Amino acid sequence: MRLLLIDNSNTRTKLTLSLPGGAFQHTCWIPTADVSPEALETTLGNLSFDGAVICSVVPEKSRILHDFLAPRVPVHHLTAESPLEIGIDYPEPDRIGADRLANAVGVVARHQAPAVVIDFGTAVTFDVVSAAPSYLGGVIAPGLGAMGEYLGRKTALLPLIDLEEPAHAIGRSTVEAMRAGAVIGYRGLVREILASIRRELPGDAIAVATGGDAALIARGVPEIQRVDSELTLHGIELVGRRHFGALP
Ligand SMILES: Nc1ncnc2c1ncn2[C@@H]1O[C@H](COP(=O)(O)OP(=O)(O)O)[C@@H](O)[C@H]1O
Ligand SMILES: CC(C)(COP(=O)(O)O)[C@@H](O)C(=O)NCCC(=O)O
Ligand SMILES: [K+]
Repeated sequence: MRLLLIDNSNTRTKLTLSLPGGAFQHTCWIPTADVSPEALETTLGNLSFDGAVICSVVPEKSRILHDFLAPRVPVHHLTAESPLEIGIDYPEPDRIGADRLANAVGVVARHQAPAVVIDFGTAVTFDVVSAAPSYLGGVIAPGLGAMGEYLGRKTALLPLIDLEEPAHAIGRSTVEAMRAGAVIGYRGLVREILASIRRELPGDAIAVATGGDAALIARGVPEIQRVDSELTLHGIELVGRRHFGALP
């Protein structure tokens, strides 16, 4: 079965075609703000697939995706009721972002439990999976993009900058000082949150990073063991294959 997998998150909507053996083909993304029937026709018009899995944290765009796909193929929406095959030890499972559930499923299958997934997207989310394995909860903080954008928007003299590795901690220009604040500061945020989670979580949790800013931040944080850029899509794939009874 050829499955279309969609990670509809707040900045970028990632799409890929999962082939019967599990390989990904035509992996691409469109800005979430641009998701429309026309954009989907352009992106998906020439692809053939037998089913689709939508993992969305943007309800308005989820409806557009559903209305485009449902007349064509069976569609599964990833929710807490999906065949996650991990427990959910959390007061209101329906409130957990679908992308966070996908990350939890992905980390158990591709890495190990207990685990902490750190997803560096629009928000940075920490998702904690116990040894059981069960989804326990986590942390939500502003993403790195917000750190960069905020000062550019709220001050008269600071520019909007591209976030890159700062050459020095002691910035010798406005841009370098802002990069040091964002990138070095962000690594500090991640370390402190991770250490606090590890103190509360029994066992030796692996930390796996994913999301748009994962590589930039994780390379300065030795407490993160792995970067797995396509972790969310792999979690979506597993849930979709179980739902459609089409495990490779
Ligand atoms: N080509 C790109 N376009 C947009 N954001 C990018 C790109 N490359 C890296 N990024 C970074 O990735 C972040 C978005 O990550 P992503 O995981 O796509 O977010 P989300 O899952 O919330 O949509 C942005 O804040 C930005 O800093
Ligand atoms: C926390 C999020 C905004 C992260 O979204 P992202 O940065 O991946 O676009 C999203 O998972 C969400 O809207 N969650 C619902 C609330 C929750 O998970 O508790
Ligand atoms: K995401």
